[in-house]
Amino acid sequence: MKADQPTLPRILVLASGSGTNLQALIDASRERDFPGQIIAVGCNRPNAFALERAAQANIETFVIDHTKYGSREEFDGALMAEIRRHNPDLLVLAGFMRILTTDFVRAFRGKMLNVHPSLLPDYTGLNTHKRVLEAGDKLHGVSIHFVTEELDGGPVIAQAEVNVTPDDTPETLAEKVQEKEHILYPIVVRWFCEGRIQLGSDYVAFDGEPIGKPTRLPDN
Ligand SMILES: Nc1nc2c(c(=O)[nH]1)N[C@@H](CN(C=O)c1ccc(C(=O)N[C@@H](CCC(=O)O)C(=O)O)cc1)CN2
Ligand SMILES: NCC(=O)N[C@@H]1O[C@H](COP(=O)([O-])[O-])[C@@H](O)[C@H]1O
Repeated sequence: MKADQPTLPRILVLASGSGTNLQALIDASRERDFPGQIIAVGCNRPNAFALERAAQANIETFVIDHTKYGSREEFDGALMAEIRRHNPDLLVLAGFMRILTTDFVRAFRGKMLNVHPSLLPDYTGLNTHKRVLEAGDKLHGVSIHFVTEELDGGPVIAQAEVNVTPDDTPETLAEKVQEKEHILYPIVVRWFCEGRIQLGSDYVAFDGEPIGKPTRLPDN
């Protein structure tokens, strides 16, 4: 890891599970020209393997266990206080499996990204791979978006397509989608750290210009 770089944008990653997207970001951040630094990783589950990945990369970790709180508001309040202690410039949700309250989202509006396993606005929520197969769709993919109060409804920055084949299962589709996630997310985080993307009232600006449609990478 680069020594603590006081001038580079400070990235805090939130995860709940395996952390393969976190790993992709850790690997990208090791590139000499990467314009950001991951300063901490937080999880809501004490057994999340993402914590092990962070520890292996000498990145500070914390756990705010959502099962220990009486309400979503109390959990979010504790999480917000811990995050603020780290003073991040960017919050990256990387498989973070908690719906965040309006107060939380407003506190970090414009500096919180999420990776969602579908071509939004289709298939918000959970179990997207299974739902895509049940619908008989031939195209699936991943979206990187700003997080807003509306679940998975924030302005989409970039997408990558995945072709669905007849022999696909939710598991094989998840693997295909995650391969694209691991490529796309570091690119978008780099754009944010370079100051190239901003959240407008209900749109994304890229290099200062509102984008009509998200950048979409085809499956090839
Ligand atoms: N206010 C917002 N919060 C979150 C957003 C968002 O856009 N706005 N994105 C999600 C990420 N996400 C899908 O990409 C997602 C995560 C979790 C859930 C969900 O239903 N969670 C349940 C618990 C599920 C579990 O523990 O396995 C819950 O919170 O009750 C839906 C979508 C992150 N938050
Ligand atoms: N709705 C949120 C959601 O389903 N997010 C998905 O969870 C996985 C986390 O994997 P990881 O922990 O290995 O990065 C990723 O595929 C991400 O798209």
